Amino acid sequence: MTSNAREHSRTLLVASRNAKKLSELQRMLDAAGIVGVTLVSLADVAEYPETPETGETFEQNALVKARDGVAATGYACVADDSGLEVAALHGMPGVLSARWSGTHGADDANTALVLAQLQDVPEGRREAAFVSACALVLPDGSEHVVRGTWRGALARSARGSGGFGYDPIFIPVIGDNSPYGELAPYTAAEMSPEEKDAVSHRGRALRQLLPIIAQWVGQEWVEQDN
Ligand SMILES: O=P(O)(O)OP(=O)(O)OP(=O)(O)OC[C@H]1O[C@@H](n2cnc3c(O)ncnc32)[C@H](O)[C@@H]1O
Ligand SMILES: [Mg+2]
Repeated sequence: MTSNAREHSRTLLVASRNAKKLSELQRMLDAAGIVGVTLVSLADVAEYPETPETGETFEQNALVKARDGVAATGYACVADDSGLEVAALHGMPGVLSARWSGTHGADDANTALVLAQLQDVPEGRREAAFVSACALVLPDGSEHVVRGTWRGALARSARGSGGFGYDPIFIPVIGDNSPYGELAPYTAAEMSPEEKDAVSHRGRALRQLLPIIAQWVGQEWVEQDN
């Protein structure tokens, strides 16, 4: 970055305790050639009270997290609320995904519980989708909320060590992301970060925010091909 670019760089707080989410947004900005943004995490700012994530929708939770961030720091703020919706569980764990087994962020226990709950559900009825709502709140008070969905089905056992959360049991649909699409021969945890960004729920959500972020930093936006 040139000193000129750094002078004009704007700070964007990523209001998340999940370091993987911050790296995803950084990769996305880099891939889109947006250079005028410096991402900071919750670890970089003074601690502030965070509203519990008890909303009924991903959108409500994401917006509350982003508003809290702006109110506490004065920085622009982006937040994600995401989760896994399992058809055979009537859309659960949904907004409860992070604490499905009773312990927040216990990925292995959450994954094991979903697998156990799906034990008797046959192939063909194991559809699931990852959903991400991302909220961007700018210091002028303007608010943008977007959603991305990634369809797939649940595996019978965990496979792969990449990603986080439910990735080892999520088999993505390849191709058009329709519920009837062909299933991949791999789980999300067996994809490279870049492969996952290109198709994931959060990738699809964050890409909708990129033109707004580019405009906010005064950078010309060139439509991406993906
Ligand atoms: O709230 P913050 O601090 O951002 O971090 P978090 O991990 O608690 O995130 P959420 O409240 O949005 O909960 C989302 C949960 O859904 C799951 N999840 C979300 N995105 C995922 C992904 O890309 N791959 C696998 N699991 C994911 C995972 O279990 C997360 O803990
Ligand atoms: Mg959370």
